Amino acid sequence: MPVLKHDIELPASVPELLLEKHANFLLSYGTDKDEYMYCMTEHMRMSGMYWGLTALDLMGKLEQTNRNEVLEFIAQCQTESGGIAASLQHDPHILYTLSAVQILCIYNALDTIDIEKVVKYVKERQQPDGSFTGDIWGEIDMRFSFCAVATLSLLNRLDVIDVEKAVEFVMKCMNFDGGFGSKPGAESHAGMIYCSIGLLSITGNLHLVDADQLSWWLCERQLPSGGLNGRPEKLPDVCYSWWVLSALTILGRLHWVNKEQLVKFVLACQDTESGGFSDRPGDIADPFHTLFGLTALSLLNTDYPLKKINPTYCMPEYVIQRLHLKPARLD
Ligand SMILES: CN(C(=O)[C@H](Cc1cnc[nH]1)NC(=O)OCc1ccccc1)[C@@H](Cc1ccccc1)C(=O)N[C@@H](Cc1c[nH]c2ccccc12)C(=O)NO
Ligand SMILES: [Zn+2]
Repeated sequence: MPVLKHDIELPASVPELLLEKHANFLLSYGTDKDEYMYCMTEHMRMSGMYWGLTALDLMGKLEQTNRNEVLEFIAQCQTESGGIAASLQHDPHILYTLSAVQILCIYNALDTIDIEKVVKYVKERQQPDGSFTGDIWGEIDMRFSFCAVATLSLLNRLDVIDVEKAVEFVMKCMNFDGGFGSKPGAESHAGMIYCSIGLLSITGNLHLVDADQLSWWLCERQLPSGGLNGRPEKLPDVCYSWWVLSALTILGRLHWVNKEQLVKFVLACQDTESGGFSDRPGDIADPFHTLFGLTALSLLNTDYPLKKINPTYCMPEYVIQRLHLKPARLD
């Protein structure tokens, strides 16, 4: 693929959505325990399972998964502290605690773990300035604020943290371009904008952002190839379709992107051999990019047979409704 300055050329024709191939790609991923990728991704196994299961549910294939095996694994990953680890014998972290709670909500099986101890673990992560650490080692990142608020709201326990201070910290991460970084002063990044807008959506504080300025910055991510990047001067990548489109949907300005061109880019990222989506046409497919390729098509209201995705939680809409959650969005 000829790489133009910061963009790529799309092939003349792109395949339709190869739904069955993507389902088989995900269902067989990680079945071969010795397989290289299975071993190399052990440190984020819980997130990998969340990506695969959410994608399979969007395609209506959740009943083909091994529910009991997954629930047993999650129960074994909860540690003494209440926090949940990415895999057996690993340390707990707020990233994987969120992924585990997301999976349990999809399977409607929250009683698999000790909820009170999860709530205690998340509460302990909050700092006096409102920010959150990812685990006991103390790294602060606004991603962890989103994970904490998303986890507690899924458990209907937002009452245990200082939400006002949490929002205060997020707003300190807002930059002059209207975007958000991982800490005060860090440069704007589409992934961090997703986390900040998601937290403001859950806590009902969307009025604090300049929706037009921020949506303009988000639409600037679209390149001639139709694909979206995460920061200026970066190459397009299908996962940024999710970080950008989910934020634009919450801000009520999804119609500002060129939908046809973006759908073409996303479909071009399918691996017609193995199934699955890669970050760009021609690269290796993985569960992470497969989920975010499918969520983009779901948000863009294509005619493909995919369930609706909730833009705030990155979970199927029917699951958020079953939990009686109503994350805010601007109309
Ligand atoms: C650790 N990760 C990343 O850094 C990816 C790497 C990447 C993929 N394509 C381009 N780069 N980047 C990434 O997720 O950036 C988006 C982002 C960054 C910060 C906060 C939120 C989102 C990926 C895994 C990965 C690594 C390498 C290749 C493919 C996937 C990853 O785990 N991302 C996290 C992003 C994330 C962090 N906190 C979150 C809270 C809610 C939802 C997502 C996240 C995730 O999706 N968790 O469910
Ligand atoms: Zn990516």
